[in-house]
Amino acid sequence: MVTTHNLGFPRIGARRELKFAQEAFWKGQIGEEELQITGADLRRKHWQNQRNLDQVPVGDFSFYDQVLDMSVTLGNLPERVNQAGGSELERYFRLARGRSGRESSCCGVQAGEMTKWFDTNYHYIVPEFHQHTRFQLNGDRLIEQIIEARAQGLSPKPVIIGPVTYLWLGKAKDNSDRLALLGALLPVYSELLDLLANHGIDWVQVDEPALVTDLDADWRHAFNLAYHHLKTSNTKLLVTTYFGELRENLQLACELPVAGLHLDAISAPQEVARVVDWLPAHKQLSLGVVNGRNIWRANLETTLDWLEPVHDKLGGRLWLAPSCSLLHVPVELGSEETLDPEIRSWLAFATQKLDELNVLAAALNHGRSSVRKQLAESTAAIHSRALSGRVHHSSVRARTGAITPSLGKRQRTYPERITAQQQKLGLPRFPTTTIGSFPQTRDIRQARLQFRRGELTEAAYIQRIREEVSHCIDRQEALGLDVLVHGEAERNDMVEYFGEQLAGYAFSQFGWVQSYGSRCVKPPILFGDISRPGAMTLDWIRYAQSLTEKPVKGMLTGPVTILNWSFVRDDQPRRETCLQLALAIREEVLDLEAAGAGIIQIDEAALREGLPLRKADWNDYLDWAIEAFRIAANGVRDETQIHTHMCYSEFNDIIEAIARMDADVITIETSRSDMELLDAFRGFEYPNDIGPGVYDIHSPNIPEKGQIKALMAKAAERIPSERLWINPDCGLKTRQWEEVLPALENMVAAARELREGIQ
Ligand SMILES: CN1c2c(nc(N)[nH]c2=O)NC[C@@H]1CNc1ccc(C(=O)N[C@@H](CCC(=O)N[C@@H](CCC(=O)N[C@@H](CCC(=O)O)C(=O)O)C(=O)O)C(=O)O)cc1
Ligand SMILES: N[C@@H](CCS)C(=O)O
Ligand SMILES: [Zn+2]
Repeated sequence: MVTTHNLGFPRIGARRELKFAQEAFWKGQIGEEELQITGADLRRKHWQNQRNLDQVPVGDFSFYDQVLDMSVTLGNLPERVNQAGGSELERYFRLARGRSGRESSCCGVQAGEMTKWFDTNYHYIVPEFHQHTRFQLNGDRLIEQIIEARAQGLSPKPVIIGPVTYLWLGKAKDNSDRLALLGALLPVYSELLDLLANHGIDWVQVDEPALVTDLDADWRHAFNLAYHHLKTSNTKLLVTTYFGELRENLQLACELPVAGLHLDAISAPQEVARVVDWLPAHKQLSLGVVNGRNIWRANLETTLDWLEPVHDKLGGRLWLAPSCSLLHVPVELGSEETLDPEIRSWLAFATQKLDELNVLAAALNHGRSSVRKQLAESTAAIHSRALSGRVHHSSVRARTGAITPSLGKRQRTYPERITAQQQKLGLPRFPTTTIGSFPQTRDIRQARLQFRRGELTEAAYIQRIREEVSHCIDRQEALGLDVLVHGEAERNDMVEYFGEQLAGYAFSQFGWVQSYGSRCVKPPILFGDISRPGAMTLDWIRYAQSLTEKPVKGMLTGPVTILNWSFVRDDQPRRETCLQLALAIREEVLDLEAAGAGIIQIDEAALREGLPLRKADWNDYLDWAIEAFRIAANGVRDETQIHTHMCYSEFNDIIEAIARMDADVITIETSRSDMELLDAFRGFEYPNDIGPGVYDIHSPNIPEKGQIKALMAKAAERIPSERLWINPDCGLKTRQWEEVLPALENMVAAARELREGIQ
């Protein structure tokens, strides 16, 4: 009999119950006890969704982030947080979110750095290390949840992040070698495994996704050291890898002295046969056979075609699971009421993916005939999608087929263009601007909700948003910013908004996915060929520009970011889909230009995120991603200034590729890393204008004028000052007006003093 299990379930809740409880707790509206009750309630519901599996994950639930939870389990919280006092939960949130000096009688606490979880749109809190970091076990959370799961009649399989990946994910703040901490870390992992064994745990899932990345000899050796150390434990270890191929780490992974290995058979189908051959006969092989990263129904018959021979070979050694944790997909398709029924029939969210897993297991255990109806439904859905007239449009194909290199080229080079742009725009040195969004207040969201529910007419909604745009322009004029934005009040999200207006997209009502902490996104579903039925942003930008003499930036999301933050069709190469998006955005760019926009910003916040995990695959991706951006952006006249923006990632290693985008100005996140990005400019001169972020918008702390000037002085060491812009790291939608106004006031004052040469 094959064993079924799951690597992790989405924790935010089908109706974002966790988000609302977290935010209520942070506002002091509920206490710790109530938050804990919501947590337990969600765990219970989610385990019930998984009750047909042989083993359910425990420890995948988190009040903020699973990596931060592991830091707590290992007693690795930075000193600044330990000293801050408060309950364990308060300290936990303090590291996750920071605390401004204003909130407390004492000094602020700097939040932990947040970064991308591999190539996903989930963000984790980076573990902090230094040379003398010591670890201490705190296993309470896991033990309590094991007891909870057992009380519900389930067989718990604790999930932890493995020791090597834990170190790999972190950062040594003193630049010491974090791998040198392995010796100090392993005894605590042993202690944890012993504790779990004492609580009767049979299997532990040990996540080691670092195995799908490029590892040097030291990191590879660390895997051997670690698992030889841990092999004496009385629990069986299932080492899980996901998000990619093992490649040169395949033999290493197969030979680790553990009881089982999980391979992501969706992203590494060609490695299944090799792993089946390599894996020693006493080990279990878990195969991730249902895609945990997208929302398409699996083709169960074709999956069985390759899985049955594997099952014939492995018999009871075969386990089945989704490819990775289901954290990256929404909870439940059943509550969707407005999706077109045909499109809905093509989809599977987390709960449906587990159903698919159970069908596959039943087919292996009892033959396909035992699940004939379910297999037929799956096949019918696959055929319906493949043949649907909604998916394929020859006119769109003809347009991408006609793309020539000239489409992505500006007429003249940047030095020539910038002169024309400066003449037209007449901006001062160190021009100040923001990234696009201003606070998305509860009031704005409520208005949108009322509009969606039909409680507010379209005209009243537009009027309400216009008032917000007008308020935003007034505030920016009063602050003295040089290049204004309309504030993006009309957008639910920078990707979903565009998806809603492009043909080829569908939307869910409740398809929320956690992005970080309590923040969620609802990725639109890109199911078919993409075209733009009409202008998407024009009226808002026109209106904003009508209110001011200062330039207002046209504000768009770029094709690569739209692609990376959507659930994307899997029936054609991503490049093809991205080019379709690029042509649609290009039309909008040209409409904005024709309407008089002198500056157009095209955000590519997710360009870095889409980068393959293996360096060998980078060039291929970067070639088509940059081609798509250039097609979207570069149809404009020389005097029209193109901006782009990037955030949430480290860009040093792709800065030359970014330069190839040939945007006139790039605004880029740098303040949280103290301008580390600028190290990239040591051997490489970024050729165009650049606005390195000087205001960390993720923190409630308000940057001081002096801090901003110091960051700009650092930037000026690497970039000629005539090419520098002054701006925050990212959009301001998550902040409050009370925070934004003084911060921008300081930013504008810093710019003035820099212009006047005041040190
Ligand atoms: C820049 N970032 C983005 C990423 N991915 C995206 N797709 N979009 C991004 O902007 N990835 C990297 C980063 C991640 N950062 C963030 C930052 C902020 C959020 C965020 O604020 N998310 C919101 C949801 C946004 C949204 O879709 N809003 C809708 C619905 C709002 C809503 O919840 N309405 C309530 C009623 C209103 C109320 O009472 O407040 C309801 O429907 O019940 C809208 O504005 O209409 C969040 O709330 O988490 C995400 C990623
Ligand atoms: N224009 C967007 C970019 C976020 S990455 C914003 O300002 O929110
Ligand atoms: Zn950003």
